[in-house]
Amino acid sequence: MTRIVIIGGGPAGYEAALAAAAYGADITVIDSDGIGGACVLWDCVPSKTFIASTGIRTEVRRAVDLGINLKTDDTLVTLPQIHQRVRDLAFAQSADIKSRLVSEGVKLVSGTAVLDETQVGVSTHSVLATLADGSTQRFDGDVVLIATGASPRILPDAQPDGERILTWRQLYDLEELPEHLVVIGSGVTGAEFVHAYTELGVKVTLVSSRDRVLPHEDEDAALVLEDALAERGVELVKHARADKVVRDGDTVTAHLADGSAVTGSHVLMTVGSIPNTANLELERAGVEVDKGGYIQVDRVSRTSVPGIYAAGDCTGLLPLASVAAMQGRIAVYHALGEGVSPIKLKTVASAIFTRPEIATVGVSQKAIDAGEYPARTVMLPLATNPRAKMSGLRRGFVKIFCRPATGVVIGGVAVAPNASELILPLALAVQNKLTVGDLAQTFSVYPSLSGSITEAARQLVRHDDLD
Ligand SMILES: Cc1cc2nc3c(=O)[nH]c(=O)nc-3n(C[C@H](O)[C@H](O)[C@H](O)COP(=O)(O)OP(=O)(O)OC[C@H]3O[C@@H](n4cnc5c(N)ncnc54)[C@H](O)[C@@H]3O)c2cc1C
Ligand SMILES: NC(=O)c1ccc[n+]([C@@H]2O[C@H](COP(=O)([O-])OP(=O)(O)OC[C@H]3O[C@@H](n4cnc5c(N)ncnc54)[C@H](O)[C@@H]3O)[C@@H](O)[C@H]2O)c1
Repeated sequence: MTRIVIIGGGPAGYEAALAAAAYGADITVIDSDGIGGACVLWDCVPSKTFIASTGIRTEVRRAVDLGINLKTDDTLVTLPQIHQRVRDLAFAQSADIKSRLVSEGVKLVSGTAVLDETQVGVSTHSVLATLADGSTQRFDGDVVLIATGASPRILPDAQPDGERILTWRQLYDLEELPEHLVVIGSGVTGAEFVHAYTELGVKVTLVSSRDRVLPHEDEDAALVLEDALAERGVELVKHARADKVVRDGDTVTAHLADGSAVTGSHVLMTVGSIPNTANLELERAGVEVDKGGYIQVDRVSRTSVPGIYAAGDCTGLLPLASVAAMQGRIAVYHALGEGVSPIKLKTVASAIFTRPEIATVGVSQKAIDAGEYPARTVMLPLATNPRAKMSGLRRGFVKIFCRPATGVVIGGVAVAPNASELILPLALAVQNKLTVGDLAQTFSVYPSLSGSITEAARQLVRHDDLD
């Protein structure tokens, strides 16, 4: 029976364990903070739960346009209740995963693990775990999977104090809403929290090191969000890098590289993450990392050491829960000698949970514009969609990208309140190499936002016929 030791119980680790359990492997998962990992306990699940509460206020704010007069100012935000719900849901999700693992026969160990390769080059690998009571326990495995995730990046001169200078993991301890929240970093994490706090009525200033919010995302989509945030009073400070963040009593000031400063009641640092790889004794075991500390893996999750695999955020491939889980499954299938397809990032769908949501799949507009992929493209604003009109939606669009000759769909973007759901038909098309003709001939419900996907596809088909 193959012995698999997994370090880290996030999506990469627990999905790998579940996949391996189906093959009857002997599996041990060692985790320091709780099954479900940072994904379930601190990052993805809590932030999306928090955003679900703020979304209620969004609906209240919009209700007046549809003839229902609810005053946003009258809505009482009970922050402790929202935070308790976030915590309860995260722990419940963690408990669900834990009981599923146990029922599948996976052994769970609560502790902090390091590689403990006593003899480099042999086929058995060793992992040493320090348990909560300080004792240590060694685990030998034919296969080791490192799935230790990542942690918020801390700037040396912006040390979080958990009260006024915060990482996103500390937000749920606040007892009152910030009066004026300054968010440093305009990536996905920053954008989602800027959205959430403005929806709760908080004044927000966003400090972006680039010329816009979401510098790595589809530009048209980012501009729609920027416009929506500006309408809600968000101040965007562009081309600004925070060098230092200083607290003075009840105020906090972010000092920017150009000498200017932004002061608020709280500062939220969303300046990226660093991989949890520094203390794993990787070098001693011969596992290669890049200069950012990310473990180097190939497309089937192998590291530089035979028998040692890595998956998820600690590899820096694409920091998404879905990708982490896929990398983890691929690692164990490969290790167990099963047929496995190498991971393909061109088919990954992801979403940004702002209002409107932004969802993407496949090849990006940027790559097409740069000439990396020949493609025909269409962008269809939702303004003409009947369902959008009925719901009072003013913003949003659907984009489809397809191969010029064959019409095979290679990517797409959806910007809509529920874009995270709307993207699935495009993800299905990209994954299964469907054509715009296939999409165009599919019945969509009338009236529906997904009708814009079939309509956009029809526009590309028409174009196809003219070629
Ligand atoms: C604010 C935020 C929101 C996000 N929202 C989304 C989203 O909506 N959708 C999405 O797809 N992705 C989202 N992500 C990304 C997603 O959370 C990560 O991609 C995912 O957590 C990666 O999973 P993982 O298994 O690699 O690591 P993690 O979830 O970080 O789990 C790793 C686990 O390993 C443990 N560990 C670390 N070192 C050791 C050690 N030495 N010994 C034992 N255990 C150890 C950690 O404590 C942790 O429990 C979000 C990220 C952030 C920051
Ligand atoms: N909904 C989701 O799926 C979701 C949500 C959050 C995060 N994530 C994942 O996590 C990844 C990381 O996202 P992120 O936003 O946490 O990190 P990021 O690294 O993508 O963005 C951080 C931003 O902060 C900026 N920055 C860095 N130092 C700065 C400084 N001193 N002053 C001002 N700005 C500074 C960077 O230029 C960058 O734009 C995403 O790419 C995504 O894969 C996913």
